[in-house]
Amino acid sequence: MQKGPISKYRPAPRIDLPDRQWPSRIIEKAPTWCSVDLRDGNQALPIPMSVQEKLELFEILVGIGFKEIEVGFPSASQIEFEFIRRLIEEKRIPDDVTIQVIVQAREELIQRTFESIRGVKKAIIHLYNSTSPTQRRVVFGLDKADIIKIATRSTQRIKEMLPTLPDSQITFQYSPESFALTEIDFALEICEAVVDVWQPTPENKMILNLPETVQIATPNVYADQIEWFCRNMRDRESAIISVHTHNDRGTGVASTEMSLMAGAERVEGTLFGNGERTGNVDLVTVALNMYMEGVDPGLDFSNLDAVRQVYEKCTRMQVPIRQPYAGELVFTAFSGSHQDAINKGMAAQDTAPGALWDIPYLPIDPKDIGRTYEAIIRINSQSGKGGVAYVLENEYGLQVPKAMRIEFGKIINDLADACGTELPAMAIYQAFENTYLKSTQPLALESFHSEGIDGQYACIARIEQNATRHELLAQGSDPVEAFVQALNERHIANFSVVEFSEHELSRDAKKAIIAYVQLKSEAGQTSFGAAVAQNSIQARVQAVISALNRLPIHTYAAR
Ligand SMILES: CC(=O)SCCNC(=O)CCNC(=O)[C@H](O)C(C)(C)COP(=O)(O)OP(=O)(O)OC[C@H]1O[C@@H](n2cnc3c(N)ncnc32)[C@H](O)[C@@H]1OP(=O)(O)O
Ligand SMILES: CC(C)C(=O)C(=O)O
Repeated sequence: MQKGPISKYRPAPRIDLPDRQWPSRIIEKAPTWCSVDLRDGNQALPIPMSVQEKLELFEILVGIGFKEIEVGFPSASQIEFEFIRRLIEEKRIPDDVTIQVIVQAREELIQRTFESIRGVKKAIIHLYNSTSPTQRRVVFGLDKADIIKIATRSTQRIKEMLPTLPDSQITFQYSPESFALTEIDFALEICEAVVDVWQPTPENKMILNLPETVQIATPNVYADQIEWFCRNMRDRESAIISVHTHNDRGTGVASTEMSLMAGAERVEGTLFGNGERTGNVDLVTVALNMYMEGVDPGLDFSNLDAVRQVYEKCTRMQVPIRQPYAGELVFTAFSGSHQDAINKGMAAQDTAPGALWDIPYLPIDPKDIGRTYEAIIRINSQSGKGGVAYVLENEYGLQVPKAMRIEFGKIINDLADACGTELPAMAIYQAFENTYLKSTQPLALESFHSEGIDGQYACIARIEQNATRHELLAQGSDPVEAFVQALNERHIANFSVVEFSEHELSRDAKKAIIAYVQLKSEAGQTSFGAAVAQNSIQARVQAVISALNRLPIHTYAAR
């Protein structure tokens, strides 16, 4: 790279628009969407799609709700041509969907394009030629007037050929390719020249598609270009202003959104941003960004994973794991403070119909796009107690008490550090089981019985301590209290109960109780235990044993 001063590059020219309006506008309604997956997306693939793959992706696009779909470049290859013929001949195009076909401003290609759409009900014929100074000089070697002639001559030719499609409703679209790199007054001049030939009306509009073919400036510059164009164009009411952005600077979505604020009415792009180089604009992101702000995008992504699967299969591309909305990790938190906030947010979320979604770190409800909650919180060494508690509750139904989460969170943190990897939910549950539920050393409960008369309970318990058996008898105002009393009276352990809690667990259609206990030893140490049993008394008694086993051995001594 050059070191400053940089002489190899320069800033893109700005538009003189001091009274620009777009920065204070908001997007209040969805544009007309046009998917160019089957054309711009396809032309950028190392292995372009087969007819079968294009058919499959077309079905998905229709299912999402696209009403305009650019289906290909029919004069480019036999596959493209055949695919379009199959769509038409096999009547696969729903009545409310218009297909679009693209063509260069060349006579023989226009002929072939017309052949490809014979018999179609509705189609958009999309003519383009490049207009930027560099392309005029390098590719065409022509001056402005001749570049205008390329566009107007082909527009005229298409107009003349319309009667060869008597039963088809044809809309005409013109793109000054590389619009964003073209002098704005020349872009307007060429578009108006095309409009003059086509002669659209407010009732029978044509589409002017103003592409950001390659990004060379911040997205506000493109928005200025679109606003300037809309404000200065003759017969504005006779044209639909369409945008088509790429992503060279990573701002395809921003360019599209700002251009909508600047007056664009139609958006071309692809699913997940497939397309030339860094891709076209990702329509999933633009649409769901609108949804997040309360605007119905008119596209249905309620099963985004299914869309992604078909897309990946047909294009052989992969959706990156951080891709907005669709990426595997975009609704996942590993870090402790995020997990804690999500966990609390979930608990506080108002679930009444129509309630506003308001959860930290989750800008939309993953369920709206078919994502499940299970994967939201995943555990590694960056995670905290809140996340561990969330996994135990969501995956295994355990409502670990707040005080106990600190201890168990630390156990999991040490385990994750030692493993150096992510811990699956199963590993977290196993650690919980081994730490609390399966604890039988040094104390193990062999049996426990209790009987009550007039609010007083007597209990008989048999416990084993380091191969020595004890039979304990005691009384109390409830069976568990009697058991605690017995352990203290025999000095098997000297402790008091700080807190019990319990809840039901349903596993394999069987009901059980899990009890959690916090104890305090005579020496002042705190310990937690948990146990699962058929009833509350058994679960609590067993939980006491589990907690005692977590106290260092010297804090109690049997007599
Ligand atoms: C920004 C975009 O995405 S635009 C869409 C681009 N998509 C594609 O190119 C995919 C499909 N393309 C193809 O299959 C082929 O390029 C075809 C069939 C269109 C044309 O094939 P060929 O004529 O064999 O080759 P090629 O594309 O190299 O032709 C370049 C010629 O077309 C001219 N040309 C390029 N674009 C246009 C245009 N929009 N209008 C008129 N002429 C054009 C060039 O000036 C060049 O002319 P020259 O031969 O006099 O130098
Ligand atoms: C033909 C045009 C619309 C295009 O694909 C582009 O500019 O990227």
